[in-house]
Formats: sequence, structure tokens, C-alpha cells
Amino acid sequence: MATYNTDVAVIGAGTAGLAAEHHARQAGATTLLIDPAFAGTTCATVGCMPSKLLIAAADAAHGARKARDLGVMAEPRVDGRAVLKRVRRLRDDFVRGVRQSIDALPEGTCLKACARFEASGVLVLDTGDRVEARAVVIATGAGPALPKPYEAVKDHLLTNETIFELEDLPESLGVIGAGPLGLELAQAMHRLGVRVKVFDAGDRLAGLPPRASEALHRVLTKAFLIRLGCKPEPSERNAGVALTWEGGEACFDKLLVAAGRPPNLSGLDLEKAGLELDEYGTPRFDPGTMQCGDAPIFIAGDANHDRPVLHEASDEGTVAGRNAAAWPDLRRTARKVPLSIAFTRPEGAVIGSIPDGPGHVCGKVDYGDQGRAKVEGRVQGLAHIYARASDGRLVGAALCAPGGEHLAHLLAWAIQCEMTASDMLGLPFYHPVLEEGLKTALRDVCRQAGLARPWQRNDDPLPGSDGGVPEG
Ligand SMILES: Cc1cc2nc3c(=O)[nH]c(=O)nc-3n(C[C@H](O)[C@H](O)[C@H](O)COP(=O)(O)OP(=O)(O)OC[C@H]3O[C@@H](n4cnc5c(N)ncnc54)[C@H](O)[C@@H]3O)c2cc1C
Ligand SMILES: NC(=O)c1ccc[n+]([C@@H]2O[C@H](COP(=O)([O-])OP(=O)(O)OC[C@H]3O[C@@H](n4cnc5c(N)ncnc54)[C@H](O)[C@@H]3O)[C@@H](O)[C@H]2O)c1
Repeated sequence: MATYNTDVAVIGAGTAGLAAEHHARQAGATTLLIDPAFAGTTCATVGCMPSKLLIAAADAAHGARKARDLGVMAEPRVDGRAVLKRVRRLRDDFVRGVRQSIDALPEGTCLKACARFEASGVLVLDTGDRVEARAVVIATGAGPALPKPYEAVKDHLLTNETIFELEDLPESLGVIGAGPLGLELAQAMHRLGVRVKVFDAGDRLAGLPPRASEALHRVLTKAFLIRLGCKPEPSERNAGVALTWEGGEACFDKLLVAAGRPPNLSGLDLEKAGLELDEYGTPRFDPGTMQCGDAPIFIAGDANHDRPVLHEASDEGTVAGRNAAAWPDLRRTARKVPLSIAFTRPEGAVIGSIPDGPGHVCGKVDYGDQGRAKVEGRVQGLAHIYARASDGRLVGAALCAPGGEHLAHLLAWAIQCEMTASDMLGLPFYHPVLEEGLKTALRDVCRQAGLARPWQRNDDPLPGSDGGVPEG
């Protein structure tokens, strides 16, 4: 049994943990990085990358099928084994890249073990070794929730940790959870020819505000069933699994459980670290420094359940690592504008803050009537842009729109640059592009906020450019 001494111990070698270790070392600290597997990050192995690879195949199948609307006849034949083989092959390339960066860490940095706290700066490992550290970064990520009723049908369940290992596509798939994870994979599977139905206990899709969620619901339910406000009961049925709900029943080969990803904190014995926990058992922390209370303990990435997306895990790890190394000399960061994107088609996105109540205006555009969207045969969705009524300063937006992943970035950047709707209208908009749709919503903001539009620009609608203003 060894006792290791270090300046900074990082628990978890995912995106947040790797960033924390790197930046603590850059700041001059000695470091130890502890992980039971060093398998690669969630993003590369079972998250962002394999899901987007599956979506890429689904886009290809859908594009071929839709081509006939443009007068091009094609009938796709989906080879499920080949699709999944490509997903894994390219996924493994991404994972190899992560593993190479782990292999390149200075010798002795990595400890292959599961860690838990014995005291504030003391960790015990499941190898029996101990680590004593001046500061600790918790970067243990999150894992799939398994609601109790689903334990009885375990053999038929898939999660994001197993779905990409399938050798072939199932014939049918029930999806529990209409968050980004459930919806992205449900739509991809549907487009690849799998019979899909989605169930969610809540009333929103992909965490979107009501109007954007309704718009996405309208589009997606043209293709497959989505039941909201529904917690079906699972049971074994022949070689598959049945879901029963009030007034209905359906059988599936497999169920994908996408019911959220709570942080991996339960095995850490956080109470021994003396941390104050919130009602979910997550340490209270300062999002400007990532410090937990006033302890020399920092928490980053999905483990803190604050902004569980990749770019935030990376940034939070950077701040946590730097501050752990310099503790008690902490540096505070201003957070980026919140940005989350669900890669459904059309994409759903929430940017900044969605205000509720007076003091704000909401400019709207209907992508059902937008020039470039018509050209592409993608006339679906909307964008709502929120701004302060007093000066038109942009504060947030919700989208369900073709090209939404790009529109969302433009809006996030404009909000972070503290632009007004008029400022944004003053920027170049090429023609004919999906971005032109945003001009309708920005003009709508200017009108409602009594804001002058740039005098030297013609921002009136061009034929076949802007979308219409939706009612309501
Ligand atoms: C299917 C899916 C798709 C996604 N798509 C996107 C997307 O398109 N865009 C986006 O921005 N985000 C996406 N995300 C979210 C993104 O993947 C996560 O926010 C990000 O990977 C979190 O990184 P992390 O470092 O916090 O956790 P992880 O990468 O999960 O790392 C946590 C590490 O901690 C280790 N660990 C756990 N407990 C212990 C312990 N006790 N001791 C030692 N080590 C421990 C684990 O082994 C693991 O290596 C997706 C997630 C999923 C599941
Ligand atoms: N594009 C992206 O950025 C992306 C994609 C996939 C996943 N992710 C991340 O992965 C994490 C997990 O995603 P998620 O979609 O699973 O989480 P989520 O929490 O966003 O959604 C889970 C959904 O499951 C529903 N649910 C929970 N228990 C249920 C039950 N018993 N029956 C029916 N419905 C139930 C909830 O109402 C909720 O809508 C999130 O942190 C997300 O940010 C991100």
C-alpha cells in the first residue's frame, strides 16, 4: 500500500479531468490523475462523437429518400451492420486520439483506480493506495439513470453506453426520455429504418422553451410517435419488451433508456470531505472559480450537473485545474453565454437566458416561410430572439430551425458581445442563406423596443430571403 503526495489530485480522466490536470501542471503544480479505466472521454467513446456519426448516416438515408421531392429518384437501402461498423471505426479513431494524449502525460501522473474521500485532502483508492493532496478536482462525470421499473427488463435495455456496440440495427426501439440524447438517437434510428416510439414523463422536448418545443414536436411527430406526460410500465414480452401506458401498449426489440445522466458522486464519500451538498447531493460550488464552499476542492464537468455539455466541461476543468494549483489564490472567470444544441433535424437550441415577464421583448421568425429553407426543402421551425425592452440588448434565443446549430452560435456570439438587435442587423448577411431568417426576428425586436434600424442599410425583406413573423 503506497501513499502518494501531490499538489493537485484530479479524480476522473474525462474532458474536464484532462483539462484540469493539464492546467494545474501548466501552473507549476505536481499532479496525479486518477481513473479506473482511462478508456477515453465520454464524448469520444459513448457520447458526442458516436451519436453524431449515427446521425450522419441517418442524414444520408433521409437525404436520399427526400431527393424525390426535388425530382431526383433514389431509394436508399440501409445496411445496418455497415452503418454501425463505420460508427465504431471512426469513434475508435477519436478515442485513439484521447488515449494518445493520456499516454503522453508525464510518467507517474496516471493512477488506475477508483477514488473516494477519506478527508478533505485525502483520497483512498480501491487498490488500497492513498493520495494526499493540497487540492482535489472532482471530475467524475455522469452516468445513465435507470428508473426503477426498468431494472426488471435489463436484458432488453440499451443506454448511450451500449447502443453503439450493437452489431445490427434493431427492428423496433422504444425510447424513454425526450431529452437531447433520446431525441437525437430516436430520429437517427427512425431515419435508418427502425420503428421508433418515444415516451417522456415531462412536457417539453430537448429542454426547449414551450414554443420551440411545440415546433419540434410538430415536426418529429410527423415521422414517429412521441408521447409526453407519459411514464410507461415496461414488462418482458416474448423475445422483447412491452411498454404499457394508459390506453396503449407497444412491443419493442429493445428499449433505449435516455432518462437523464445524474453525476457520478455517490461512491465518493463526499460527506467525509466536509462539503456542503445541495438537495441532490451535489457539492455547492462557485461557478466563477469552480471551488466547493471554501475547501481546497473544485468540481468540473458533468459531475457538478450545472452545464452538462462538452465545451463547458473543458472550460470548467481548465478553471478548476488552474485554481487548484494556485489555491488559495483563486482567479474568477466570467462564464460564457449558455448554449445548448440538440442535433435533431431541425435542430433545437437554447441560447442565453429566456426571460419570463415584463421588461423584455421577443422577436419572432417562422422558418416555414424562409427563402433558403424553401430551396432546400427544409421549411420547418421558428426562432425567437429575446431582448431588453429598454434598449434592444439581446439576452437569449430559442430555436427549432434548419441549420440551427449555426444560427445558435451566431446568436450566442452576439449576446456575449452585448449586441443590440440593431447592432446585429448592421452585420453582413449574405443572400440567400438561412441566417437571413434571423433578420425578421431582429427587425421585430427593433420594432417592439422602439429601436432605430441601421440607417445606411436596407434591411427590408428581399424576395425569397426572410421568414414570416409567426402569429402569437
Ligand atoms: C450520447 C451523448 C451525446 C452527447 N452529445 C453531446 C454533444 O453533441 N455536444 C455536447 O456539447 N455535449 C454532448 N454530450 C455531453 C458531453 O459528452 C459531456 O458533457 C462531457 O463528455 C462530460 O465530460 P466530463 O469530463 O465531465 O465527464 P467524462 O468524460 O464522463 O469523464 C468522467 C471520468 O470520471 C471517471 N470516474 C468516475 N468516477 C470515478 C472515481 N470514483 N474515481 C476515479 N475516476 C472516476 C470516469 O471513469 C470517467 O473517465 C453528450 C453526452 C452523451 C451521453
Ligand atoms: N447535443 C447535446 O449537447 C447532447 C446530446 C445528448 C446528450 N447530451 C447530454 O447528455 C445528458 C443526458 O441527456 P438526456 O437527454 O438523457 O437528459 P435530460 O435530463 O435532458 O432528459 C431526460 C428526459 O427523460 C425524461 N424522463 C426521466 N425519467 C423518465 C421516466 N421514468 N419515464 C419517462 N421519461 C422520463 C425526463 O422528463 C427528461 O425529459 C444531458 O446532460 C445532455 O446535456 C447532450
